[in-house]
Amino acid sequence: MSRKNKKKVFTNVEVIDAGAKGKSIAKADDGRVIFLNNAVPGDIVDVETYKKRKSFFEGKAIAFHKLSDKRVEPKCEHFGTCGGCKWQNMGYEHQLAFKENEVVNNLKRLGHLDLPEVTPILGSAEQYFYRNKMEFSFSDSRWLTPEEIASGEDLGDRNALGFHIPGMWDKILNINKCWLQRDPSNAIRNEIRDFAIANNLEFFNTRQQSGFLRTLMIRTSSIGELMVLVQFYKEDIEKRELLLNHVQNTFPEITSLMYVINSKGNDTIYDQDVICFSGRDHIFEDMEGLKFKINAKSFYQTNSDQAYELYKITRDFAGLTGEELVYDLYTGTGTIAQFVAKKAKNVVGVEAVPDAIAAAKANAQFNGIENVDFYVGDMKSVFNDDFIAQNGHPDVVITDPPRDGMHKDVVAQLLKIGAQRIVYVSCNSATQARDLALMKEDYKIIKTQAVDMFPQTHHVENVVLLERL
Ligand SMILES: C[S@@+](CC[C@H](N)C(=O)[O-])C[C@H]1O[C@@H](n2cnc3c(N)ncnc32)[C@H](O)[C@@H]1O
Repeated sequence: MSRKNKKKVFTNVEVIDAGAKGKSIAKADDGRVIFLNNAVPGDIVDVETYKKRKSFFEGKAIAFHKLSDKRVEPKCEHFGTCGGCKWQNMGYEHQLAFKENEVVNNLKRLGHLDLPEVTPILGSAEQYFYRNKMEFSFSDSRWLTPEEIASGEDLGDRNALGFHIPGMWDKILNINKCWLQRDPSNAIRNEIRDFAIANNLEFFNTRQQSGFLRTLMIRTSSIGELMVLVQFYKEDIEKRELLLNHVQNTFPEITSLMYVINSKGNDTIYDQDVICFSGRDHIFEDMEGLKFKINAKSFYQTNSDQAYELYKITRDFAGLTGEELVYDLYTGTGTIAQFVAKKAKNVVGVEAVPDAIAAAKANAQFNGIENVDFYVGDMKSVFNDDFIAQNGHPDVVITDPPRDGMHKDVVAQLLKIGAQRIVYVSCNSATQARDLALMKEDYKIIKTQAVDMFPQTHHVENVVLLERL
């Protein structure tokens, strides 16, 4: 271990806050901040550090002297090993308070922004089983717990179907029950794993790039439709048919049973042919009577119920009367654009991914929406003066960029256009604060509303309404 990362122990340290990436924050006796993975604000702990930086340490709690009253018993048997629900040991009301605080702090401290009275964060009605999409990996190198290793027993095969251990690309935690996606997700995953083991179908080996079964994706929709996609590493018609026939017969409720044969180095399916084994090649999601066609590669917000709440807030902030030209920047598959279309004169959506725009156009046609136009391209190149001249001067701009926020040229163009209202939807309030700071001479923040789309995690969405000064 380098001198820089030499272990250090601090005793009786109080954990004072929750910080970035779901870590909690304690303060060492020399005033330096320590980021911890395994403690809850309010705990009093001994900490061993494993990394030293200029102004902070990273470490873990090695002894607990007092447990925080914010703690609750995690429901999931995989908590602590699985990286998925890091906050499952904290009461939901406290999770919400930390998220709300983070958003306000980022806007105030990073953006130096004047905020109106902050409305409380909107919590999710469902705190478990809220995700409509999960992806699991097959592996013949199951992650072993320290207890299993210490037992010295013969552990049998090492096949697993589950999630990557955080930070380990080749180790998979076998999942028995995941609390994020409603049934039959758990039943399908477990059945596929057990059937594959019983029939000697080989699980993937990431290091050697060998095996047969690679990944499993399950998508559900709010109207009860179900997509299952199995990714194989190589073609073996007999084994593939054996497995997929079994899945189809065991779960006749599956709307869309799909597969991919992918022999490349990584397991993303975006550049692969997706083949329909049975049923349709898509499922439908429904929002306020709008139907969204979702195929294996489509992006759709993963918490459907909270996405509806987020979109309602966005539409409400946009204050539409039916007369406005609205731009929906970073439109994805055009869900916000279509959601606001009936309250606007025209909507123009822009998005970088061609498949997403193809889906947006198909969905708009399917929904009989005629007042939307969609364009493919990188925002910073597409969103230029010619684009405005061609599509018209927007009255309202809705912008929902990825975590990195908007490119500074896009912000500059927004300032140049000077739309009356801008609704900024963000999944990263730090980059949102940075972008809003660039706009504060021209725009005033009228409302800000945080929305929790991902209970049990630190992630938080925030919607800000700006009006031109
Ligand atoms: C947070 S998602 C928003 C999706 C959509 N508004 C929704 O609610 O479903 C951000 C979107 O921005 C797109 N994107 C990322 N970088 C982009 C860029 N430079 N230009 C245009 N679109 C981009 C992504 O492909 C993604 O669809």
